[in-house]
Amino acid sequence: MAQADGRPQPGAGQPHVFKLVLLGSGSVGKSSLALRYVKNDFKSILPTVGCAFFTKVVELGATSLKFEIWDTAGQEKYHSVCHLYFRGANAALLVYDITSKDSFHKAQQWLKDLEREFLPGEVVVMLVGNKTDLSEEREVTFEEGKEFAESQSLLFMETSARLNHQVTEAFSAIARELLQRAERKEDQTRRGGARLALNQGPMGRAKCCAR
Ligand SMILES: Nc1nc2c(ncn2[C@@H]2O[C@H](COP(=O)(O)OP(=O)(O)OP(=O)(O)O)[C@@H](O)[C@H]2O)c(=O)[nH]1
Repeated sequence: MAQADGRPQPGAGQPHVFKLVLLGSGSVGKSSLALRYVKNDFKSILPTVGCAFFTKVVELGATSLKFEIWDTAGQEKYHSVCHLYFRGANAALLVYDITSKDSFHKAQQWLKDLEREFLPGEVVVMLVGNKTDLSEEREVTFEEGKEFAESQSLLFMETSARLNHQVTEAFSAIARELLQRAERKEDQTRRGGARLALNQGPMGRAKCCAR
């Protein structure tokens, strides 16, 4: 049996594997969020070139899940290659910097790029306003972020990679949503299989095998 993206279904004790891409303009804190989440660290990082890759196994109740985190470069010069990293993504973290209105508008453009690559509902998208520790320089209000997210049916959270505020919570919310969707899909597949078995029951067989 395959996962939503065509990967084999995990066996017993094996975690579900989900690909998550971090998108957003340069310097909004994508790498810092990934570093904080995966290594609980915050340090000055050079701008990403191309893409960086992290993995993290998450335990959610009785289920475990493995995130493959693709941290894309936000600088304009890499924009044209970024869509290559979208392929096979199950989730996207659309990051902007709350002290930069421009980065908020760019996040909205990234969403359009995603919509060109995926069918509606195919990926779980969370809008993230990062750098809440710089609230005195805030250019995007919490309400603006929330309203935009709601208008596009996105998850929404504000974070600070520096202060480790809401970082794990943001990734966990995505993990929960991904698992719920995977469970719904498995349930549908099981019910589809059961219907098929019913159609192939004794009556059906009698018909097909009658001479
Ligand atoms: N104050 C504050 N600074 C942050 C936060 N997150 C990241 N930064 C700083 O913002 C700058 C850019 O962070 P990065 O994580 O490299 O940003 P990026 O989005 O990965 O940048 P690119 O690799 O160019 O796409 C760095 O100086 C970080 O230290 C935060 O939550 N608060």
